Amino acid sequence: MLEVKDLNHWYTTEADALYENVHLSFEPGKLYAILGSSGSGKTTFVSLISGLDLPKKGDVYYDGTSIKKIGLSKFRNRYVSIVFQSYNLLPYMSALENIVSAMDITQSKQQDRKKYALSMLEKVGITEELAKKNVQKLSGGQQQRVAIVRAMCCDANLVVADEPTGNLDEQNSKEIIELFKQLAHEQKKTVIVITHEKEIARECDIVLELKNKKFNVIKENKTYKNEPEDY
Ligand SMILES: Nc1ncnc2c1ncn2[C@@H]1O[C@H](COP(=O)(O)OP(=O)(O)OP(=O)(O)O)[C@@H](O)[C@H]1O
Repeated sequence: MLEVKDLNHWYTTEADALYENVHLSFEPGKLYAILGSSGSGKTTFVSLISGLDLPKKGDVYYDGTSIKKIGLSKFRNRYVSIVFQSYNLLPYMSALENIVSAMDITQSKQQDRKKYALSMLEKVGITEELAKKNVQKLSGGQQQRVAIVRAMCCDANLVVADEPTGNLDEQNSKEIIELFKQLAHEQKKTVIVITHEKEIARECDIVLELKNKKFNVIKENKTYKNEPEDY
């Protein structure tokens, strides 16, 4: 479980704060979407909940312990997988090497890491032949699938994705969001997707809208309290 307590953050002056006294909790097994206008602070929120940056005030807790106490690099390596719009795969490696090296870093408990990675890639339509090619030879949709399989193969329980479908067409976006659902509902991870696409939010269990320095829950239990705005 990930919790944010009394979160306040700004870059230049406190008067320009992006959030004020935010309290939130994110549970395992659920797929969350965070919607918000450009510049509202969505990417900054990703940095704060994944231990890439520290909030000016307040704290982020993982299973009841402050991530400062866990140690930011330990928190990032062991507990978080981040999926970026730009895939963020290591360009000089194959898909398989990208996944296995991430499994090594996170000390995955899988016995045969290579075999497991290949079986997971196969499930998303990436054959062994493709998996062994340099990742830059794969299409955008394939690279994003590799980035998500990397999150699936690592034992990290928290998956944070920043505009993961931003570079993809509609069909690939649909397939990617299905993978996020599997991560949440079958692997019981806590999955948080930052998006400006209402269609993506519609597929998520809980939708938060970042507006006026607060995160408002606009969808819970499959029903919208308020329809999201267009972003
Ligand atoms: N390192 C930084 N130093 C100073 N200001 C920053 C920094 N990073 C972001 N900002 C500012 O903070 C605000 C929030 O930025 P952020 O990238 O979190 O927004 P966002 O909601 O993700 O936007 P978008 O949807 O356009 O990607 C913006 O006004 C941005 O210019």
